[in-house]
Amino acid sequence: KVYTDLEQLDSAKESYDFIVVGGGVGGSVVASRLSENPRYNVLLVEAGPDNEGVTEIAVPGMFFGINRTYTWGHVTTPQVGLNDRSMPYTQGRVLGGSSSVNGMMYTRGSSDDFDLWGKVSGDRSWSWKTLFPYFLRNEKLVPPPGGRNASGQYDPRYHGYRGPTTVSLPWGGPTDFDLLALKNAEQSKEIKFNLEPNSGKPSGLIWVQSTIGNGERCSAAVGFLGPEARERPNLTILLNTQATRVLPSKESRQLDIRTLEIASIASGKTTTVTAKKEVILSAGAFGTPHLLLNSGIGDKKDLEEVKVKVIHHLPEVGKGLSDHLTFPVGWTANDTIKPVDYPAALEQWQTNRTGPLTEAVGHQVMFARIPPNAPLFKEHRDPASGPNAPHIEITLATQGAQVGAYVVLLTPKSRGSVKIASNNPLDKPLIDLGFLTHPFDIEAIKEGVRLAKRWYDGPAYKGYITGFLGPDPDTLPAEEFANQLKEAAGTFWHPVGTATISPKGAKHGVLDPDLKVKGVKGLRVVDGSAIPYVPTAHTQASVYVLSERASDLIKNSW
Ligand SMILES: Cc1cc2nc3c(=O)[nH]c(=O)nc-3n(C[C@H](O)[C@H](O)[C@H](O)COP(=O)(O)OP(=O)(O)OC[C@H]3O[C@@H](n4cnc5c(N)ncnc54)[C@H](O)[C@@H]3O)c2cc1C
Repeated sequence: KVYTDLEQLDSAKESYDFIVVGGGVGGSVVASRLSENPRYNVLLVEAGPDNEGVTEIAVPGMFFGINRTYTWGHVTTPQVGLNDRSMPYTQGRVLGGSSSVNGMMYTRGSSDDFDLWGKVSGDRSWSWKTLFPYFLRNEKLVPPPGGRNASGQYDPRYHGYRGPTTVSLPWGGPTDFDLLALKNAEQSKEIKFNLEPNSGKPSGLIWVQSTIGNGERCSAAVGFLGPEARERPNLTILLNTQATRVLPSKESRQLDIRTLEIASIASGKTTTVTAKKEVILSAGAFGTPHLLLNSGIGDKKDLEEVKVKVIHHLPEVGKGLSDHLTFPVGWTANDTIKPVDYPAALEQWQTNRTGPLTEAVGHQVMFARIPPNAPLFKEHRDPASGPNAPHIEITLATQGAQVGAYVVLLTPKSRGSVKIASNNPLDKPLIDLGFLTHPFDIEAIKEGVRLAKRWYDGPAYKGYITGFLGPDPDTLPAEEFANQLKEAAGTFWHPVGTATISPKGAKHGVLDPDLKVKGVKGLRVVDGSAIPYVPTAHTQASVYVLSERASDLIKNSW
């Protein structure tokens, strides 16, 4: 059942085995998987409204125009590495969380990224090999919208066909622009065509796979909290309600936390609910540390500064934020492009769920490694998780007379933080991305731009690409390039690492490898915060697979 207001929960007077905070990727998966077992009564608390019936969320091509009522309206702190610029930072505040507002690209990343989870947590049961079956359990690969034959654009052996998350290749293509890229990859020594980016070896030119089914966005809410889950008598979804704090039990000698304080967004009315078994925090990489800090779980000194009563000194809560920085570059091109006729495209989408609005991003992207002889590796240790992990992603997009690319740094060394500004849990968190605070990252972006330049210098683009618009690290003075980078850099919205796993018993980290908050009974974290290093991919697939495995860990422990 779905409650839209706290009053409905109060009158129901039910008791819950598990309370899950946040209905994004982590929370939707966990609440849905746990309530598959009729013996567990599960409550899911989400700050935002329902995703159902919202056209702009369902239509993939409306991704850039989603109404701000469905997001948190975060703005970062002034970024030291970006000439003190503050940036708006989109995060979903609606059922489905950021998967209801994201770009839908489905990329798992490198096998090395997941093996690294095992290394840093001292628990090798986190690895590509153990997680791979969960990717398959989570996914349902379907034909592109309209049924286009996509063979030769992916490898069917690496996909799942019965899971809740629908994945498909683009409706359109290959366009002339796609064909040029494929031809260039045939001739390139550096970036080859890679049939399957989700095999654990993502490098190369790839066809984009997206969490889209039948031409509609498949968010975590669509996949995991659809009509069947909503009808379960043992699952309650409470919307428009913000969790403000977790509270320790007074009776227990060991810190035992199973009570949640929640506030109605509409009325401000607050109440508490207690789980019989566990409270699971899935409020995302900003929301989860925000909630822990407001509850007095974090660095003692930081908490005392904002007059929050410390209940558990856990210094790394909110530290270690890691995200993907993006930098736009451009070329002039000998091309014209017919602009999309939006009213006609919307009518087509409404009629049969086909057409350009079934696509949110381009058809192809590239993942590449910085060459091992690049000068930056003389000064800096390579931060990649292993040989299968690319350092750079380059998007491919034609706007007719111009070709644009976002150069994305997949292996940043810079780290940021999430803090609280006051002891009012309804105040926004202080989000510091720490972008470009490590010198490696500036040099790595330069190498990324050089990779993109070498790509468009390829023989297939002769006569098509007519010039590089820059910013060019090879012609601009170093300081001027750095300045242009600082002015134009943005994010791909992949924050992780703000409550990470570490070995059991370790002094650092926030969670044990089973995702339980260190030193606390009854409290786990299941979302992007737990991931120690940002994977070399768009992050939703990693959060899906973490949450699928977490659901089994939780089920098996009760
Ligand atoms: C604009 C954008 C584009 C993106 N594009 C892509 C892409 O193309 N491909 C890809 O793989 N990934 C993409 N991502 C990233 C991907 O969506 C995230 O990695 C993923 O959603 C993270 O899952 P999560 O469970 O950690 O957090 P979220 O999905 O953000 O869920 C957190 C949920 O918790 C709720 N919440 C927070 N605080 C509270 C509270 N105190 N009380 C109650 N509820 C609370 C939020 O409202 C939200 O619903 C994008 C993200 C954004 C924002």
